[in-house]
Amino acid sequence: RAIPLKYGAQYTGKRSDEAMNKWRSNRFGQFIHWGLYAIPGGVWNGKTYNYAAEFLKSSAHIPTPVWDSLMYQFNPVKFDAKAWAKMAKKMGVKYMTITTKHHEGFCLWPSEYTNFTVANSPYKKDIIKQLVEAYNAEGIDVNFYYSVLDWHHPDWRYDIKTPEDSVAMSRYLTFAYNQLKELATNYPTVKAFWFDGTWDNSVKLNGKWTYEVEKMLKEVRPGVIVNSRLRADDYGKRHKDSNGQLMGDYESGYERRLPDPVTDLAVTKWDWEACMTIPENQWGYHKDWSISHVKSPLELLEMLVHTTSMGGNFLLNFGPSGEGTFRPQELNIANTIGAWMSKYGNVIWDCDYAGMKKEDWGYYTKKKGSNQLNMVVFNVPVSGLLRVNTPKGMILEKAAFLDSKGVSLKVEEIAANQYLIHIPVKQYTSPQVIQVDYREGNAKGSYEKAK
Ligand SMILES: C[C@@H]1N[C@@H](c2cn(-c3ccccc3)nn2)[C@H](O)[C@@H]1O
Repeated sequence: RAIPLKYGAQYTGKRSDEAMNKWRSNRFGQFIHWGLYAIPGGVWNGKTYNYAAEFLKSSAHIPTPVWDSLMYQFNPVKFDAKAWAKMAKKMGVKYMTITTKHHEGFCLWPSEYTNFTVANSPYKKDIIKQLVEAYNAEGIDVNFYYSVLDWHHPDWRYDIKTPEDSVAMSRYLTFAYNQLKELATNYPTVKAFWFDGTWDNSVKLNGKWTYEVEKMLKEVRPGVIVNSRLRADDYGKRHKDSNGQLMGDYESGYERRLPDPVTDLAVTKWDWEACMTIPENQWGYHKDWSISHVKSPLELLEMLVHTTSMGGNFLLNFGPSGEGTFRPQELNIANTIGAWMSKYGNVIWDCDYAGMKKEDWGYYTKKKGSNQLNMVVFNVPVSGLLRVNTPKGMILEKAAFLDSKGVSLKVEEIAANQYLIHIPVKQYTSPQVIQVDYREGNAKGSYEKAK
């Protein structure tokens, strides 16, 4: 029996309206974390702090007034929104999510509700406006990240322990509501809101406010998409309500990790997105990337394919410096993934979970509404034989490398719904894409007849 809820999930199942279909078909996005934290870049008073650079204020125990004075140093003289958008276009992303305000509370747009914004920095100009225009001009959708947690605002509370806490926090939530309405109103092409910083008790106790924010955003900007991180229900349950129903329009719990392709197949039933850092754990710019593993282009490309194969979106993070530049590793990743996407992007964009059993050689993706099955091969077996187990009634007809001018590969049916695809055993330096044509139907495969 369902628990009656006022602030639980507002609908069940995947949205199928045009805005959500576009969000889903985008598949690959660029996350950008930019703020005052990019200026110190994880280093304070000559000491390097290894934790996430956007957390330096807490890692180095910096008093709020000291941190906030970084605003007077914010002047990214090398910032070029058009250049960023061109790099993103070449990388093959179809959307970009920008931190309008991270936990530090500094706003990249000239909000009328606070002075802690770019307008009062030496840079002065509206960064959000420039990014929205430049990325939209490249045909890339723009989404807004917004942190409810706010280290700057005097009324923010982590918990509600006294009546004073309650009064202050409701003042803060009114401020945040107004900022969100301002963003949704003043940047009309925004497609989605990415909420973060909503895990504290002070927010969990305000499920009604989270419901009202979602409602307001969808009234101001019909079709806009809201992630599951915003919502808390009547009992403070987050992401999924007290009846286990997903709140918001897609699940956004995968941060620096991906669902397992065998044990976490449930995610294929709803929309979801994973966000990923290039270093182990740096969202904002850190001066020293030698302190952790830095993921290679091919590592990240595999994560993109893995995500698409399970019906999710992959949001890859970039952390520009205080001057507004990306580092060589970030540029290399954009170019390398972009080169692959220019040849094979059609096995990512507008593709989804194929409903096939995960195999060792790599991942399947399937173009929405087609009989075209894509195999993206990362692990070539020494046998050169790629095992394919098909659902009942799916009969493979043809297989060919996508870039080989249609040279067919041998498809061997070895048992009912079991095939081997033969590929040359040689050194491959990037994932190989095989396109498989199949037919549905009750027609028995040749093996079945022989029995
Ligand atoms: C999307 C990412 N979410 C922010 C974050 C992560 N965390 C966090 C804090 C403690 C444990 C695990 C995660 N707190 N804030 C990161 O700063 C980045 O914005």
